[in-house]
Amino acid sequence: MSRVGIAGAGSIAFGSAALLHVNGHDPMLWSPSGASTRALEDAPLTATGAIDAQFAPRVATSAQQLCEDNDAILIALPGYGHKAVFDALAPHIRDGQHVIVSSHASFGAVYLTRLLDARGITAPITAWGTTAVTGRRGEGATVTVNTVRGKVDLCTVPETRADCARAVCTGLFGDVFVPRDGLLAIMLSNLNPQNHLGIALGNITRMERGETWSQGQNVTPKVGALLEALDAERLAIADALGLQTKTIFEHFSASFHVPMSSISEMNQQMHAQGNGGTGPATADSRYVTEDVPYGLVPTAVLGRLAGRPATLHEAGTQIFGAMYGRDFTAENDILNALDLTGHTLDDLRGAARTGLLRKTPEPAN
Ligand SMILES: NC(=O)C1=CN([C@@H]2O[C@H](COP(=O)(O)OP(=O)(O)OC[C@H]3O[C@@H](n4cnc5c(N)ncnc54)[C@H](OP(=O)(O)O)[C@@H]3O)[C@@H](O)[C@H]2O)C=CC1
Ligand SMILES: CC(C)(CO)C(=O)C(=O)O
Repeated sequence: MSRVGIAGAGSIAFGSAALLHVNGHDPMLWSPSGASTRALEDAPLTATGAIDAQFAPRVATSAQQLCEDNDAILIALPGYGHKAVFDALAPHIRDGQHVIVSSHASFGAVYLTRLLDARGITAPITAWGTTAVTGRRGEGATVTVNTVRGKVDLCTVPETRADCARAVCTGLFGDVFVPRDGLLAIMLSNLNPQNHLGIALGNITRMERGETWSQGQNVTPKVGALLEALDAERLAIADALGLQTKTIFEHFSASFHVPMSSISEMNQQMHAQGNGGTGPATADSRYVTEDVPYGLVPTAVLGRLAGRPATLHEAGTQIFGAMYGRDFTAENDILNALDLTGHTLDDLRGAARTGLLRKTPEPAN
């Protein structure tokens, strides 16, 4: 049995805690504000859906306790909270302690490596392209788990620790992990930003009016066609960088257990079998506030560096910027802290393997 400290106490944190529990491990949850674990004072965590479980997870009152009382740490909260949580955890992470980011956003693992390096320690940081489960927290201490994914892409920095980190992830979460070639491949294997761009754009009035709506059913043929076109941009960038990643068809098939077809048809099938999920009931949704700055913007950065500008991704960023009256290109606090100005694609390729962002020496003449 391993002790796993989970940073976050929302849908994925609760769902991941349930998966760890049924796999025989001992999760501990940490809510950065304390608000999201309050319900656990009165009731056990109850998971229903793809996982049925009721148990009382341990609860941490600080980042320090989360690191000290656990063997491994899982980061399970939206990308806009990653920097603050890395800042809080970094002083307490032990040399060699495994940190898993579910799901990895932007250049988060590079930022955390920098913090640990400044302390003179190395900890394997494993970035997942997505989450092990999907779901939604409900009333009180409940969570509905919509699916336990059949495949999750991962990589580890430094890459010398990749085999060991994959064994740790498999022991905790199951034999679902597909190793990918460094952090750039993982960034390009998170399909939420492109998918949520199409889904949110096609359903923004439903979100704004606070409606309850089926996400799968509303991936209509035209929304599905947009998702497929966005996917083609992402794959073109991966191809130009010489990286392997899954297609959107493989993603929906492995995550939601539906046969491959058009993206609209696959989503209709998910809706019919009950795991198509519900779309956001507010415009203030991470589908936009996380996925645009922490997903579309870094993909656009990679697209430009790779000579394959992601024009639909960039258009989506601008359209949402106009709708929300925000400059989403300026909101990514990880990109802002790392400051990629003056860095080359080779610098990023190096960071994608070591975690350390350094200037690549010019070749001698
Ligand atoms: N839910 C799903 O099915 C899926 C989710 N994902 C991804 O998984 C990640 C987690 O998603 P999910 O669990 O649904 O999200 P939630 O919104 O449910 O996460 C809530 C948690 O995030 C914490 N949090 C929010 N903002 C901040 C912040 N600024 N600083 C620190 N902590 C913060 C909250 O803190 P507090 O406890 O203090 O309130 C809370 O613990 C996201 O990146 C999401 O895109 C990916 C695929 C599917
Ligand atoms: C609903 C789902 C699984 C697909 O869009 C998702 O990715 C999310 O909630 O972030």
